[in-house]
Amino acid sequence: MRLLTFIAKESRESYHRIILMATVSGLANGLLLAIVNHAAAKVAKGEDLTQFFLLYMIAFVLFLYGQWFSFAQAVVAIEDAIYNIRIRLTNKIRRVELPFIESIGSHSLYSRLTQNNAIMSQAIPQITSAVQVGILLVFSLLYLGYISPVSFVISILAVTGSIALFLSESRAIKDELQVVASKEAGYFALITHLIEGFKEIRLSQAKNDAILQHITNASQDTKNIRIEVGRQEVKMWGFGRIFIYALMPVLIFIIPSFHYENAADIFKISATLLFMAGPINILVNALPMFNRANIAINDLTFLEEEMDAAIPHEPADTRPVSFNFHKITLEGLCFTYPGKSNEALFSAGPFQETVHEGELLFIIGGNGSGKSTFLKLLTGLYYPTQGTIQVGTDRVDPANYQAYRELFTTVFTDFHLFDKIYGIKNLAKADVDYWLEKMHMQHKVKYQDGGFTSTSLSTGQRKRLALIAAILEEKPILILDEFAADQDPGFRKYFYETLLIELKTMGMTVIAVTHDDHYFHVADRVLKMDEGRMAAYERDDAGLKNKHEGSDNGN
Ligand SMILES: Nc1ncnc2c1ncn2[C@@H]1O[C@H](COP(=O)(O)OP(=O)(O)OP(=O)(O)O)[C@@H](O)[C@H]1O
Repeated sequence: MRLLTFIAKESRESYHRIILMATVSGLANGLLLAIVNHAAAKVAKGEDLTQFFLLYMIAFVLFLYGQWFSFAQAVVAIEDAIYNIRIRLTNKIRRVELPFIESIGSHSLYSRLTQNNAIMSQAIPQITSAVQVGILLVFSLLYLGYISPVSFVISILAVTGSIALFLSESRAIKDELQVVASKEAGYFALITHLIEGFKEIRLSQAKNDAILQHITNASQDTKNIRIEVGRQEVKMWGFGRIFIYALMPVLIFIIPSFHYENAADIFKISATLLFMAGPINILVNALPMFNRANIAINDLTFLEEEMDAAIPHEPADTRPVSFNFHKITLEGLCFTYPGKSNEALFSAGPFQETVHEGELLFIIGGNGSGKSTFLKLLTGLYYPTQGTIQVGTDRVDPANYQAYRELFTTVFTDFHLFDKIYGIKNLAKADVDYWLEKMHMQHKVKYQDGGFTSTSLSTGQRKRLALIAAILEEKPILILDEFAADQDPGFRKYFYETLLIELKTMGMTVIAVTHDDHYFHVADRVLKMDEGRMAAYERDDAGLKNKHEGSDNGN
């Protein structure tokens, strides 16, 4: 059973101890049954029952303790397993490469992680009870075998047949449950559209109605499959429940007429069968949860394999892990976005560029020309499909890519403003206050408890805070992707003519994507992207004609 293997693998709790105690409890339960049956027979003969009573009490304590221990420990084991996989996957998410996140989609990743974990948490109590009663049923069957080998054989045949039927039914259900899981992910994506596109939807009744219709259709599909799955589960459930009542007349009315059983044994057999009815109910009720939990585990396992494939396996590096940046050279650097069948969706490069320490570099170009792609390639967020990067004379390769990435701090167009300023040790409040003032944000936001007091701000203001967090990292190279696009004209002028110059004076290298041609004169160099390549750019500000050095790369 996939779920049990999963728990055994993921949890540090002693799996064997849990099984041992569940077995003790099952054994004690079988004993209770035997004691009650035998004591009942003795009562009829008027014999002394003290011994039976003491035995009953011992078996009862063992049964109770075994149940309690195995249940309590199983809960710990399963929660431990869920915790482990959650932490491990979180750890892997932060190590995968950006193209993986871009291709899988953050919504899908989020929904798979949360939904699967939720299913597994819900499944815990039912599955734990089911395993316990499963063991208990095994002992009840063994006891049945002790009373009547014929009844035992017939029961085993019936149980085997039921298991085979269950497995074949559950295979069909499993496929449908997989479809439900992917439909649920689709529903999640649509709800995300509804929430993230709320403004647009609220302003247009037609759009509002259309998206509702789309969600209704998708939900109707899911509902129909769920109903079908439910029907099949009810069938299995019904069969499981009547199984014991179907077996009883066979063992009590039919078999004795062919095979001699004495009256006392028939009484014991019927008592045992009745005793098994409750546990069978618990087991049958838990079966749908087994299927759901197994599917959740399969999906998490698959997700983990996908992540493993997206985590670079870096060879051990013997060289120093930090770069001393004075100059970065890109030699024939290329990158291609692969499509679903590995076709090239968009290719950028080859880039033949050099970035010098302390430079203020602007990158310009039309929409979709590849500016952001170039930045991701330059910062090491994408691995080049061809070409090399060198820092000074040190070549960047998979083994020291992370060290290379550490050279950069960024504010991309889709920047994220964290609730705290993470990753900076001993951050001085005075430094944060200095930059809050520089960004004209000192009256709006304070620095407190490792973060800004508010992030509920305008887009332009949030971007200023993101820039403060980036500057405070004190990395040698600052990457800005259309930073000024959301700034008012006054701050925009201040940004280009004062802030950027101050950052440059501090020794920072700044590479900024911009469309603000009014300020191109501020840059030391301007590179122009066109259809994924660096094209020649002629500066005409202040009468300066300067064909940038990237223009000799054959474009
Ligand atoms: N994750 C991706 N997968 C596939 N193609 C992509 C991906 N990201 C970008 N592209 C494609 O790469 C091309 C360049 O995109 P890029 O974002 O680099 O352009 P850009 O110059 O920054 O544009 P803009 O000025 O509009 O921000 C586009 O045609 C785009 O469709």
